[in-house]
Amino acid sequence: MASRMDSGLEGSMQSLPTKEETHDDGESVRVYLRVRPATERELAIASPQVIFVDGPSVVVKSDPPRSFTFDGVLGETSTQQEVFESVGRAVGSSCLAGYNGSVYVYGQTGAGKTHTMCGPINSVQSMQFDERRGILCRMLDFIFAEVARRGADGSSSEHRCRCSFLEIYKEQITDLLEPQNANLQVREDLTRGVYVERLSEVAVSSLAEAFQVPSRNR
Ligand SMILES: Nc1ncnc2c1ncn2[C@@H]1O[C@H](COP(=O)(O)OP(=O)(O)OP(=O)(O)O)[C@@H](O)[C@H]1O
Repeated sequence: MASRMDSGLEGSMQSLPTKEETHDDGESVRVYLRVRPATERELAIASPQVIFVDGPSVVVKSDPPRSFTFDGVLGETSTQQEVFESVGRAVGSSCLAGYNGSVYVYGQTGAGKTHTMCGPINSVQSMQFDERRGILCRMLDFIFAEVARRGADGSSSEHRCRCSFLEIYKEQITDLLEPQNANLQVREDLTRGVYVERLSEVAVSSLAEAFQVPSRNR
C-alpha cells in the first residue's frame, strides 16, 4: 500500500442520504483495477500485459490468456474524473453519511499509484482546478462542496474534518505530516476502532485549508 484517503470526517446529519446516494450495494470492500498506458520504453521491450478489457474483467497475456474480474476496470484511456466517479464519489458520500471510508492504492513501483491518488505535483500547487488532479483532491473538493451545499439548504448541522497523511513502507508506518514521527503502531480501541497511535491529525474546514496542510507542517 502506498497512499490512502481516509474519511477523518464526523458529521451529524438531519437526514441521511439514500442507499442510491451512497452507492450502497451492501459490499464493504470494492476492488478496481486501473490500467496504466504502457510507456514507449515498455513497448520497446514487450507488448502490453493487458490484452483487452471487457466490462469489469481484463484478459492478460499468459499461455493460455487469463481473465481476472474486479468490481470495475478503468482502462488505459480512463480520466482522473472517471476514476473519481467510479471510486471516490461513493466513498465520499458514505463518509458524509457518517461511515468510515478509505481508498487505498496498491501496485508495484511505477504502476500509477501516485498518479491516481494525487496527480502530478504541479496540479495541486494552486487552488485553480486542474484536470490532472487525482482522487485525493477530488474527494476533498466533493466533500467540502457537499458540506457547503447541505449547510446552505439546512440539511446538515455540524461537521468536523481532519487530515492525516501516512505511509506504510516495508511494514513501517511514518507520519508524512511529521516525518520524524516514524515507526508508528496500529492500535485497536472499543470506541475509536482501528487507529494509528501518535498520527497527527490537522483540523481543516475548507479545500484551501486542506491544501495548506502538508506545507504548514513542513
Ligand atoms: N493512468 C495514467 N495515465 C498516464 N500516465 C500515467 C498513468 N498512471 C501513471 N502514469 C505515469 O506513469 C509514471 C509512474 O506513475 P506513478 O509515479 O504514479 O507510479 P507509482 O505507482 O506511484 O510508483 P512508485 O511506487 O515507484 O512511487 C508517472 O510518470 C505517471 O505520470
